[in-house]
Amino acid sequence: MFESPRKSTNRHAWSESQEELRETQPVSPLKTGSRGRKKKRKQHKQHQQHPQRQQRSNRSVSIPRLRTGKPSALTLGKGAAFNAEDAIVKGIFEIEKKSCDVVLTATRVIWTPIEPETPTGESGSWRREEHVELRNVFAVKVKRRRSVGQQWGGTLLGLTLFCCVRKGAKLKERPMHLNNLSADHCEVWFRHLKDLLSGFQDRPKSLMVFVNPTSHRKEAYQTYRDEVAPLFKLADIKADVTVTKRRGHALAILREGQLDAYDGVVCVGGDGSVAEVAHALLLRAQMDAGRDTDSIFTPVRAALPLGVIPAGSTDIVACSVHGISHPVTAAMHIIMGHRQAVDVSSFSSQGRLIRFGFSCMFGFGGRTLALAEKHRWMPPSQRLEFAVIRTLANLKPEDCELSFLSVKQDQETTKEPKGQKILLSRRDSSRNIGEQDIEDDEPWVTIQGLLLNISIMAIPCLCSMAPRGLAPNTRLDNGSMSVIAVRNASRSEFIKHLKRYGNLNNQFGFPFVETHTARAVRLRPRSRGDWAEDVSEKAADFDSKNIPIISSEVSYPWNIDGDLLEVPGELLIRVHPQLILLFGVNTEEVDDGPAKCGCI
Ligand SMILES: Nc1ncnc2c1ncn2[C@@H]1O[C@H](COP(=O)(O)OP(=O)(O)OP(=O)(O)O)[C@@H](O)[C@H]1O
Repeated sequence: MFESPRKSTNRHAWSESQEELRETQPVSPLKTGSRGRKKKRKQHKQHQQHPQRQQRSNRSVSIPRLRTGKPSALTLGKGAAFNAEDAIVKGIFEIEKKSCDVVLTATRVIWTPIEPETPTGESGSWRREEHVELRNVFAVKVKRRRSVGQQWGGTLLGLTLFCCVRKGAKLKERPMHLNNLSADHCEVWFRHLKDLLSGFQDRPKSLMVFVNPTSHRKEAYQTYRDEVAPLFKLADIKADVTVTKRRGHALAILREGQLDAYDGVVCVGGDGSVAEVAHALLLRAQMDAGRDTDSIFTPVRAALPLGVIPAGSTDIVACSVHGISHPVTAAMHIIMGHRQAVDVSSFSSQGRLIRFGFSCMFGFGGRTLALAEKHRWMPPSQRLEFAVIRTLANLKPEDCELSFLSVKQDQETTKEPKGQKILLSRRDSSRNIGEQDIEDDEPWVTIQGLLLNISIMAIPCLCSMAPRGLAPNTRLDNGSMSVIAVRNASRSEFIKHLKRYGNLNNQFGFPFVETHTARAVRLRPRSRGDWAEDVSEKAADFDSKNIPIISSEVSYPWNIDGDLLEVPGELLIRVHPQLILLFGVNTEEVDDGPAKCGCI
């Protein structure tokens, strides 16, 4: 474990941060033309010596008229009329090589370039006002010029604000320099800015970070160190980092550890790591709330929000809450404190909770993962491809019974395809589905027969292979799961269906594919469970990942959030609306059109 520097008080922050941001290239402060230089220098000096006088006189200055024009590179907003009474502090800074009148209000930094007087004496009547919203600013630092190798001191150049800007689906950090050579002036501004920024209560100050060094290309630690840690440090976020040593390491820490000191947990890795951390957070919440997980219980929400820094191969959860697999975007969502409530499923077998998660697959999806896991020695991209091809070559339907509680029963249409029985059945009271919100007399829809694949997903599951999502019919927080059942079909028809995930055609537009919206699902395999013979040349080759979670003579491979779990008999899957908060947004509400995954 290592720690980033502790968050300092504003007084300390002033002196400490002077050391943090430095510029080794000489920058000429407050450049002026030869004529106006003396006058401006005098004004500047007066301002440094009598800031109050300057403020008083500024109070009577009328708000400059707005002028439209091309915004400068730094402009995050323009035309921000403000009430002079709102000004917390006023001053002069050089911004983008122009001397500007700058005003700080409770919500904005507003600046107006100081224009030279015209021969007719009209000055500034058309000056363009620009602003940055403080809700888009995540850090303020003191800027100094230091020579190469100089560790301390240096010439004060001014302040730098770090803004979060959006470019398409990506969030990025952009610095905005406010140059002024006066230490007193900068300190006053620095303190006010710090105070205002510390008022954003949703922004985390302290995070517990788990990095899975084995994820995908084994680049998770490097991604965290190079792309994320510098941003957390800039935002004064204290990060306790654990590089996981084995599967279940994060779970053990989250189950036992002290969480009170943290504002969130961050996972750097692929979907398997995210699922482990999400499960651990939820399990911990149930333990703290005294829930009996060996029963069908109503779960409580996770105490801490979860941030996901994508470093896996598919990054379904990251893509679903950020619209893109991009570590810096993920870090910016965490820093800015964007939170999105997300539905979670619980997976129970024989009345006991196996785990919490976001999605699962049975049949083709489970068998493919089992085969891929067996060939972990292969490079990740080849491994998945190999497993898909081999499983397709050996395509087998599962004989099973799928039952679900529909969300909108009156609107649900159930087709009765050839060779399959679709029943509307009353709940069997012998089954232990005892959560309060599953009413006794609700009809479960039951599908019996041969199914090639069943996907049950609580979130849309965006990824590079399915830019619209593996389950585009569900939402992050709508309290339902998408059930996609693919009945027995020829290999070529099934391949056509799979290919459509990657293009704009409707992947569900086949007579052998049906989709439902459910809040509880039961799946009971009825075949012999001979999958292990299919995927292994030698059963002894299986690594520890394939040790059954619940030992049983006949168990079946489930792909739960990209993790292979072997489950004996029936699995009960229930959705729990908005059970966890993830750092991110509802990508459907982001106005740049449908979310796209950057890894495509
Ligand atoms: N040090 C470690 N050694 C081995 N396994 C680990 C370690 N740390 C975590 N794990 C486990 O590795 C599993 C896979 O992790 P993860 O999903 O991040 O990688 P991945 O499978 O390569 O990515 P993706 O799922 O996107 O393909 C997780 O279930 C996690 O519990």
